[in-house]
Amino acid sequence: MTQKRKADDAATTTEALAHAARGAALKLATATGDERTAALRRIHAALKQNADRIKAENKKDLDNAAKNNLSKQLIRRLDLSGADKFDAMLQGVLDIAEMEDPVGKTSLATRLDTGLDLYRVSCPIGVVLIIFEARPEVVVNIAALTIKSGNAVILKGGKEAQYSNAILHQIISEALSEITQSSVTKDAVLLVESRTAIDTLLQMDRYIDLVIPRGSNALVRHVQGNTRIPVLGHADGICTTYLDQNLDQESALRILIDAKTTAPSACNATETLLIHSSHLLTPFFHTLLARLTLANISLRLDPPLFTYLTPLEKQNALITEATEEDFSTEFLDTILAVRAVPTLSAAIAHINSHGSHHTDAIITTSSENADAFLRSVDSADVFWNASTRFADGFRFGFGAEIGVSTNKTHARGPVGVEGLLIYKFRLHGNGQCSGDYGVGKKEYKHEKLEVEENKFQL
Ligand SMILES: NC(=O)C1=CN([C@@H]2O[C@H](COP(=O)(O)OP(=O)(O)OC[C@H]3O[C@@H](n4cnc5c(N)ncnc54)[C@H](OP(=O)(O)O)[C@@H]3O)[C@@H](O)[C@H]2O)C=CC1
Ligand SMILES: N[C@@H](CCC(=O)OP(=O)(O)O)C(=O)O
Repeated sequence: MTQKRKADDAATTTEALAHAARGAALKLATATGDERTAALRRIHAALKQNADRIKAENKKDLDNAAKNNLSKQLIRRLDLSGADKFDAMLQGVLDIAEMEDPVGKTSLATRLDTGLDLYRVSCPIGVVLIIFEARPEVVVNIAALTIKSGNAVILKGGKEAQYSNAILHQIISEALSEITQSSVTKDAVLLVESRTAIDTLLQMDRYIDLVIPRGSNALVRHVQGNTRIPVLGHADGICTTYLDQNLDQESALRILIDAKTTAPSACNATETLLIHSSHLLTPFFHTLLARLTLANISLRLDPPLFTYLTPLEKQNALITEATEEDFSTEFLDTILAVRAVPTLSAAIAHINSHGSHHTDAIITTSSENADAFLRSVDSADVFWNASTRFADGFRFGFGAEIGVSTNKTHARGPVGVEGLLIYKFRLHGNGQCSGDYGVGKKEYKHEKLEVEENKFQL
């Protein structure tokens, strides 16, 4: 078989898959809340029953990762063997299943005229293509969120997690196949494994309604540059924590260490530390350096800061000179770029020009400064006296997350079921025509209608 023929066949198979997802989405759009909840409970039971099968496949990925000398961060992401991670993944499915049904909610109701009522009602987006990193539990998180919100999904996870992704998907498929007489079908959750398949799918705007690339900036840009399908980018996190002039020092240190060390490679870890320059001549500056380096954090200091170091600090191997590039870098490691700024406005300007509009925090006892920061920083998540690591769907109470959107429309920050919904306008009339209204004719009433939020829920 020629290379071209093989490529054509692969594209045909991928197109068939996209077509199947479209069919599943059309059915799913008519599923009742109870049907979607039942599907999630079935998936939960199947994952629980098949824990050993899942862990055995996960081990293959872990063995390959060890053989290929992959980083410890990547191995930590891949590893599903710990009870905590596995149980949290299962619990997430149940939490999402038990959530109030988000589909069919009425958010606006207007009487245009007697017998002519307009309703704005939440509905699924349709088929969503989601590309994400080598973190297997994301297969389950996303499947749960998309089913709950009535969307069909095509998943593509990181290649390092191929065995784990495949088994998780297979168990979800088996569980969905076992449910008969339901509008939630097996094709509601589909999996592809190659970048070639992604390139084909990016051309399928007739079947796919939204692409969510969750990963590096390069991935998001690649997707944006190669498709006509709307893209909801979940890109890198160049997150900053700013230490303002007046603050609770101990709390600032705890927050910073949490933001940098609890998951250094996560997109919500702090990468840049900005400090108000008033701290440079105080003992707090030296405590800060000592506590951060004791926590094994490497500090890349802006060159002007070296003037303020003691001779001992200058000899600390964890303290080195930063380059300008470090202030626009996502280290994904226990490294912090550190810079002093003369004012709050300078901190805000730095974040808006160097950050990635993901998550940024201010540590301050001044509510005025906090308010100015929270209003002016142009990021999806803006926090006051809290760690950037809170930027997460689970911690926000969404059950799980698709990821953290760095887009400005249509969803921003941690994306749960609500970010997977759009709305439609339902107009209920009894024969009215638009030409009946206007100057010298009938007038619109435009009265606000009081209706139950769940009037259209199935
Ligand atoms: N905002 C958010 O919610 C999140 C963002 N991230 C960010 O992700 C990054 C870390 O993940 P990492 O795995 O290194 O990211 P990558 O962008 O390298 O990979 C992520 C996924 O994208 C795929 N991919 C990458 N390039 C292409 C392409 N050209 N065509 C098709 N598919 C492609 C990969 O496939 P393959 O494996 O086959 O190479 C993988 O499935 C960090 O920047 C982190 O901040 C991580 C988690 C959440
Ligand atoms: N938002 C979540 C996930 C972060 C995440 O996916 O990180 P990673 O895959 O390590 O880049 C959290 O805070 O744990």
